[in-house]
Amino acid sequence: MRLERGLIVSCQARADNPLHGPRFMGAMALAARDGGAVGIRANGPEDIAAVRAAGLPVIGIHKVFSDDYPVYITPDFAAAQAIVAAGAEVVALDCTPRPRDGESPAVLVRRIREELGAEVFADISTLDEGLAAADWGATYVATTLSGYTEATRPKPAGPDLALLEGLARRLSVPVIAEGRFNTPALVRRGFEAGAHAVVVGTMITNPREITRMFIAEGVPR
Ligand SMILES: CC(=O)N[C@H](C=O)[C@@H](O)[C@H](O)[C@H](O)COP(=O)(O)O
Repeated sequence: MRLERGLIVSCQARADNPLHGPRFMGAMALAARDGGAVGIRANGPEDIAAVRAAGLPVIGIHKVFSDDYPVYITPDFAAAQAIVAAGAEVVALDCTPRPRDGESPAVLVRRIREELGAEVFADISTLDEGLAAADWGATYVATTLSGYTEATRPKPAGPDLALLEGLARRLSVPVIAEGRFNTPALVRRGFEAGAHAVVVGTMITNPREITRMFIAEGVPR
């Protein structure tokens, strides 16, 4: 198991974000490391190669968007292969049963472990999806997609602590808390609910979104 108990920082910025690109995401990863993170989550081969400079385990994802199906987090084997080649030791992928254009997540989990020799981080949205992913051989199961699937909408304001607790009670693989852990107190509650590690993205690495949150609270502008 590559991921230690602790805080994992997600360093991601989409193409429309002024901080998009490996230079900025690499710097974010160094800052997160210096602040005490035990791992980095990053998107796409370029950013993954850049965040490796922090010397922490990298959970790689490869977001590939399609008009034809809803799955976008590492939707197929080629996407996984590209991020492992860029240096991800752990591959995160959508393990929901939603339609996709290719192999099932069960097959992908096996192939990523056997053919790429990488650990698998299962992004799921419900207890049943988490139990299934662990059965397929996922190394970690994470609450990442809670609030983002038909089964779990509308998205609540806070993290899905009930799902986290349920997974931690039922699974022997490490359970990771991810999604809307926006304060240190919530992160602590994640560990109390049984998380092995907690992933924080937006509130650490997305200054545009953080600024919007301040403005939304009625700040004059
Ligand atoms: C649903 C989805 O696509 N989640 C993505 C997964 O990589 C990221 O956009 C999130 O920022 C990440 O999960 C961390 O969550 P938060 O930013 O809430 O701390």
